[in-house]
Amino acid sequence: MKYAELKAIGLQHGFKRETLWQIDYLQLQAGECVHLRGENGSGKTTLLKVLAGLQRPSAGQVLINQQPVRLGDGRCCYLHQQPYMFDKTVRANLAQVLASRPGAKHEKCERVEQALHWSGLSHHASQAARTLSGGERQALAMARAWLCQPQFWLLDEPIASLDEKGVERCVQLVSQLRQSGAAILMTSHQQGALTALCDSQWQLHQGKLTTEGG
Ligand SMILES: Nc1ncnc2c1ncn2[C@@H]1O[C@H](COP(=O)(O)OP(=O)(O)OP(=O)(O)O)[C@@H](O)[C@H]1O
Repeated sequence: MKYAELKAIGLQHGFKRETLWQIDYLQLQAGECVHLRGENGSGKTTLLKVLAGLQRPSAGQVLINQQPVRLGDGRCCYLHQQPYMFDKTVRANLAQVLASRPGAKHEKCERVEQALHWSGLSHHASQAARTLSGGERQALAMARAWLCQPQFWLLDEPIASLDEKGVERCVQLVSQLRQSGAAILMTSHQQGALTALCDSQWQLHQGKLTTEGG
């Protein structure tokens, strides 16, 4: 993956005139894997959504490769803890991602099969997505994002409700992303195999972000 950089400058956000956090500067680069920590309500989810362009900050800006992040920005994906599934098969959930994109039908079908393989979901391809286990749903959400080839992956509590097998699957997928050179920023209240993949830690505390490692 080629060099990519996400930067936030003078970022501030809050609700009802109260400041949730104020971050003078942050930077996430291709190949980095960062664990964002902070107590409940410290503003981690809000920060990930702002970085992904899903929420506008009260002040400041987020830039990806020097260009402002936009709503629906394909360069950066935000993955929710409980991903939404379309009421279709796993394969159709993947195909939906590519439906409105340019490209020949056979190429799109091939990409979908690659995404099934990448995520380890090939043998669930014809299963209704809403019947998947929590870990399999998380894998499907990652496979859908993978089809868009984002450079930045913002994972919000990806293993919060997963059992051991689900955690293992998630660790494997995040390792694959790391190897591909993607940048990953994840929140997790659990320390373990997933957070061990991270090379630095950021902490949100009382409205300020501190960084260490890397
Ligand atoms: N749309 C909103 N309107 C008002 N307050 C909000 C809104 N979204 C979030 N908040 C508040 O902002 C604070 C930070 O929420 P956020 O979900 O970002 O925290 P978090 O660090 O991710 O928490 P957790 O670890 O519990 O998931 C919380 O007090 C929350 O109630």
